[in-house]
Amino acid sequence: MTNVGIFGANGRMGKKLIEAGIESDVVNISAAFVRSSSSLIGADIGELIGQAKYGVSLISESEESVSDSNVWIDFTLPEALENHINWCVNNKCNLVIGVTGLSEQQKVLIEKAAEKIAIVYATNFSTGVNLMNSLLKTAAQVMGAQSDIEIVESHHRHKKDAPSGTAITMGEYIADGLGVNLADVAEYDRNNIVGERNQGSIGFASLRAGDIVGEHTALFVDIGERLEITHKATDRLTFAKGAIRAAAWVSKKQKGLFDMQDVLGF
Ligand SMILES: NC(=O)C1=CN([C@@H]2O[C@H](COP(=O)(O)OP(=O)(O)OC[C@H]3O[C@@H](n4cnc5c(N)ncnc54)[C@H](OP(=O)(O)O)[C@@H]3O)[C@@H](O)[C@H]2O)C=CC1
Ligand SMILES: O=C(O)C1=N[C@H](C(=O)O)C[C@H](O)C1
Repeated sequence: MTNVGIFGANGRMGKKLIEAGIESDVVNISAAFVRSSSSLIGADIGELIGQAKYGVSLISESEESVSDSNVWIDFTLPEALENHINWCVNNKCNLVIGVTGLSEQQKVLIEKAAEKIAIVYATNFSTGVNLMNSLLKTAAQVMGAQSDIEIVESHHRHKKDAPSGTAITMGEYIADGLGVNLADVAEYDRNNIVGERNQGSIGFASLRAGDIVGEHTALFVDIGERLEITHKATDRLTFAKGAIRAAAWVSKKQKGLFDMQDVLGF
């Protein structure tokens, strides 16, 4: 069994990670951090998610001598990531990262840390999205030259970053299939653009509404036909189960940077 610690245990994903960890027969949840200002410090993690007492209490992030956890999972926010990476490097723990909306500088921090510990970083931990990414590369190779490509994503009203990390990763797979750099062809904002569509661009559109868990569609639109590839997540538990699987997988690695396709084996 892999002992796993959770950063941001009281977040939407934090609670789902606890649920998936308690259900899992390959990991134990052995520690769970909340902010040092949190009124929840000391609460049991089972009770936090409305289940029976589990025997692990929420502890403050500032606590130093906590852990028999070999792997930590971070689904917090970009501003918390650097501290969490440093904590894992200093304590020689491996790390699973699901935070999106990262800057280039924060991605470099992940790469540097992966020279010392093993990290799985993915913008989406569902099996379906990771399969879809491979299908998108093929679609781009077959239809990309003659079709207009657009990516549309929809999420809940609380989401802070746009476009979603998943949408950007989808764009990267499509750009790879086309043999171009996403940065050269992405159109994230068409406000005030007058004129016809830029040929060869990949457009992005983001919707934010209600409680949508996460929906992504890539459209390949030619004259006379249109291919749409869609993934819909209906429960955050799917991401949490993927991250728990990644935690068990990465516990056996020494160092290096991996993604969810590595974990799934394709
Ligand atoms: N890769 C994937 O498969 C998925 C990725 N995500 C990503 O995960 C992230 C979290 O999403 P979600 O759970 O909805 O967000 P929430 O806002 O519900 O949770 C964020 C958590 O981070 C904590 N946090 C925020 N800032 C800090 C800080 N400075 N220091 C310490 N802790 C902090 C919050 O603590 P507090 O409660 O005290 O505010 C909270 O527990 C997002 O980036 C999202 O895009 C989401 C789903 C799937
Ligand atoms: O914030 C979310 O909720 C989600 N974020 C991830 C992203 O930005 O792609 C993954 C998933 O779509 C849910």
